[in-house]
Amino acid sequence: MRVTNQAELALTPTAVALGKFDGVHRGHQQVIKPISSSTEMGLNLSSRELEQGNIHSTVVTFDPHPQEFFSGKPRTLLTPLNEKVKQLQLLGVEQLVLLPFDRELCELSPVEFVEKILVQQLQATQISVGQDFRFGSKRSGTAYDLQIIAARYNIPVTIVSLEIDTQHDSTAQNTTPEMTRISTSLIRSILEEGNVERAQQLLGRPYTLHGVVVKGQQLGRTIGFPTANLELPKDKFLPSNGVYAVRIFEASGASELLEFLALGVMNIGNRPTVNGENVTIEVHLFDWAADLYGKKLVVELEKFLRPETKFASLEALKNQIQLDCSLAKAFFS
Ligand SMILES: Cc1cc2nc3c(=O)[nH]c(=O)nc-3n(C[C@H](O)[C@H](O)[C@H](O)COP(=O)(O)O)c2cc1C
Ligand SMILES: Nc1ncnc2c1ncn2[C@@H]1O[C@H](COP(=O)(O)OP(=O)(O)O)[C@@H](O)[C@H]1O
Repeated sequence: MRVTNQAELALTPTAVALGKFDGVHRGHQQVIKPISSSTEMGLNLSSRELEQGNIHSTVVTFDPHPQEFFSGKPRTLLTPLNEKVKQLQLLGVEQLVLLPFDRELCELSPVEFVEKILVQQLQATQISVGQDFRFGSKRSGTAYDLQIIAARYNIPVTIVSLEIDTQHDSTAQNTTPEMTRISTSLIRSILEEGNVERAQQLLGRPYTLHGVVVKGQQLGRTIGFPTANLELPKDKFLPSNGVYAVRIFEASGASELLEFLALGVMNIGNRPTVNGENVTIEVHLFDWAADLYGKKLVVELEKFLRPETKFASLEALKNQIQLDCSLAKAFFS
């Protein structure tokens, strides 16, 4: 997939899905469908041209995340750039345009944004946004404003209604639309509780960690549980500390095709038992003995097993890890 942070260098004309799309969750997927060349729902007005490759299906997003720009503080993401690119590719998106979110961009009025970015630079022929999309200075433009402004250029705008979390008990007390609407912040708060199963329902796929195996303290092997220590992108959002049942894949070759390696268990945390000082992410693979250093692994989080604990001895930790492995195996079977 083509990725550029210069809208003027994008392949044109384009069919555009606009938004932040952190997580590429089920709601985002609905917004992307109308402009995608590879989905049933993409077969709309411009389907023939999309299929012939005349119009380039393009996701347009902002970098850095607008919240990071305004707060001045680094923000973690459900899908850092490498993961976002992979997910968009799977949805049949041809190019990703990262609009540098700076003073100049955030001061454009809604009309200027449409004229400069969407019409002049991207030559949009079709646009798709979620119902709650806001744009232009001070977020003053709504999805409906976009529809009206774009109509002056004969560009149709699809406004996709918000995807609801049907698993959520909407009859429960204190339920607000914010709690039932699938959103990045809802998924973040669910992952903070370790509820990876519910996060999976909202994402439409398991929550994953993509990292490279680096050296640890080489203690794992001495207790019979070698663990591959993962180095993740600095801006990756981590779920609750604790132990998870996981599926491990290797991303290999230039195309980073995923090859299943093993089931296993993962710990995220400070390792209080060995007085660890920083958070590490460690995976123990079942029925695996080969070296993994330097490999790119993709870990799918399937079930939260327990919080991380400080044990009185390495022996006690070892017994608990044995139990974790049995629980994970029972879960997978
Ligand atoms: C399934 C699993 C569960 C773990 N649970 C804990 C825990 O509850 N408390 C803790 O201090 N460390 C826990 N650890 C981390 C171990 O302390 C760590 O794997 C060990 O110190 C080896 O580290 P090394 O790979 O850097 O050599 C766990 C590791 C695994 C694989
Ligand atoms: N079943 C396994 N699960 C995880 N890593 C394994 C396994 N078998 C062998 N290894 C290798 O052993 C290394 C982990 O051993 P460990 O003693 O925990 O060292 P480190 O502290 O460097 O992670 C992994 O990075 C990997 O190369």
